Amino acid sequence: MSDLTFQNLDELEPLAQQVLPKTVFGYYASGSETESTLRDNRAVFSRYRLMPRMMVDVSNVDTTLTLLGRKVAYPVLIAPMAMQCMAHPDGELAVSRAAAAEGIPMVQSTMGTVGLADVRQAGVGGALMFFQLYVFKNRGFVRQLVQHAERSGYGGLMVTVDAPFLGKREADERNNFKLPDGLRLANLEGLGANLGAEAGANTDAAVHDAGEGSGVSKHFSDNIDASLTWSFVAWLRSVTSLPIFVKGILSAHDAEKGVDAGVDGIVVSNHGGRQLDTAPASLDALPAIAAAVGKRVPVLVDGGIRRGTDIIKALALGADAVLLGRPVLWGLALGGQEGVHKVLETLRKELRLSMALMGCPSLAHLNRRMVLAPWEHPSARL
Ligand SMILES: Cc1cc2nc3c(=O)[nH]c(=O)nc-3n(C[C@H](O)[C@H](O)[C@H](O)COP(=O)(O)O)c2cc1C
Ligand SMILES: CCCCC(=O)C(=O)O
Repeated sequence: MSDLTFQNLDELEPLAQQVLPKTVFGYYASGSETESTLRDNRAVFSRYRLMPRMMVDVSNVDTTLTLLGRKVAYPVLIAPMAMQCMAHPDGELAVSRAAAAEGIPMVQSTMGTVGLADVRQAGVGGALMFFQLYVFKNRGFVRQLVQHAERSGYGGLMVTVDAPFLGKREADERNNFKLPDGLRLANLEGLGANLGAEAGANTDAAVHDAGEGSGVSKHFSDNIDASLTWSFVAWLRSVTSLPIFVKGILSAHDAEKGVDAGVDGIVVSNHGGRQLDTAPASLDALPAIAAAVGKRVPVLVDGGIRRGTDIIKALALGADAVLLGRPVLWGLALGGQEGVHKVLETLRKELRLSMALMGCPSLAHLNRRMVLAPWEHPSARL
């Protein structure tokens, strides 16, 4: 690990590719179908430009924010990502510890390879943590899972709404991707038991034994409830007192529906380009959603965040914070907890420096006039 040297997050993917098995790298890195959305998530950031302000006292830069009443060190959360023990034996525990050390929230996936209570325990003393919820057909199991997360000390739920089925990930189909032997989806162990003899409900068989094609895709379609609608939010409220965010919103229409349904936060996301291919880049979808939400609830965004300036653009366009995905897995693969820490530290330092160069001593100084959309010319009076 001590020899892990990199200057920026874009350098990490090829380094991680050298140390990860081909099937695992393929699952982590890939998007769906033509990967057009995956590429656009990244490309969009160079289409927007930043307009700095001069002669502002930036001798002290404050990157902190308050989310759900809790202090967060800088406006980054770790995105929920499944099966982190494939990257490193410490998996989710290492990520939780690194996030806690940095004072930022981790969002733990339902599909973790370490139990949610242990991941929470590893993050005690750090920022609030979220539990990402995939909604299973078996509602009794969902209730148990949510209540287990609440009892374990998670401070919020993030319900993923863009995945009634998994997107068509051709790398996983080609590689016959499955969960490697010796690893388990630790939060789902009660699921098989709960489902008893129901047809097609044997979770472990599907996820470990791909047969033809992708094992995770089959596991998903066997178990996930594709009939979900907005009335689910009221049901979830009836079984938990945790704040409820929805993750995977791309239209102002859906953001309105979510706020009307009573959600406590919106996550603008296309799932890292892994679900509907050719869906818009998250950053392009953000401004209309932020306008529709109008500060009624926090708006987060993810997809392609790799630089401090990316965070600034997202916040200037109306986000309260961003989620960071794949670079965390690359740091984990290359150096465990220390590797993840180095990824976060690199991003934090870039953010602080770019805020100073923008003339923004705090996040509250960022506003829409500090970013130029592709159709806006720098000579426009801003
Ligand atoms: C390997 C991998 C696994 C993921 N697993 C989940 C998951 O379990 N639940 C979820 O809501 N999103 C999941 N996502 C989507 C991320 O939370 C996030 O939306 C996306 O990765 C952000 O884009 P970025 O990787 O470009 O930063 C996953 C993404 C990746 C790359
Ligand atoms: C069966 C795990 C699915 C996790 C996920 O959301 C993703 O791979 O994008």
